[in-house]
Amino acid sequence: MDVAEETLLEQNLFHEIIESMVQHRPYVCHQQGNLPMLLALHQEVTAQHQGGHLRRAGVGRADGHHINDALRTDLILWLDGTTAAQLAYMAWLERLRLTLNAALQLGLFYVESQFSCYQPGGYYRRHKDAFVGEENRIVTVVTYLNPQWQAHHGGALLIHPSGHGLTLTVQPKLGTMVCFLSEAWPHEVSPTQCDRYAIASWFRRNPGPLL
Ligand SMILES: O=C(O)CCC(=O)C(=O)O
Ligand SMILES: [Fe+2]
Repeated sequence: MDVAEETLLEQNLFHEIIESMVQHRPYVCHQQGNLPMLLALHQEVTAQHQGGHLRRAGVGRADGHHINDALRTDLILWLDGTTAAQLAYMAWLERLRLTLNAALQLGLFYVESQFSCYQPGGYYRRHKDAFVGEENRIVTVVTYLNPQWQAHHGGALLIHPSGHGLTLTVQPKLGTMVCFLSEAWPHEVSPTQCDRYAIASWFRRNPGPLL
């Protein structure tokens, strides 16, 4: 695929994401384009996991931050942009951020990303990534990094409707990504039977006045 074709595919993807947001739907894509980048990210997170560099994820921020087994049991590692694959992924997120801002005036200011690993038995119970009125996480993007995933491994992402409607089930296969408004969609990771890897990212707004 040449650069022009790649750019066109990316523009189509971003357009579909924007369409979903306008129609108040979570967006699910099964063919996130750049396979070599995703495979490199998969290798990176599995190596970091084997090296013992992932840490239990907490809930809450700053002083309120604590481990909560009843809510989530995943391990995480924040992306720091120190590998070529991370830089490529962060550049993609940055293009998405600028496109969302231009199309929807969301005022997205910042993106934070973490690798996650749910080990066998791992889960994340129903939650929202942001609460209405709190100017924090506005858009959630999750990209899955599991080349051999099968439905019987469990570990599906379930996105629940806030009101009426059907629950959306997403298998965490490599190449699948989801994107949704953080405060609009309660979701959960159902218990997994195999190591389950992903990158979760959140676009944020400026947390407060700079002065
Ligand atoms: O990995 C997933 O499918 C979603 C993870 C999630 O909900 C979160 O980290 O807030
Ligand atoms: Fe979440």
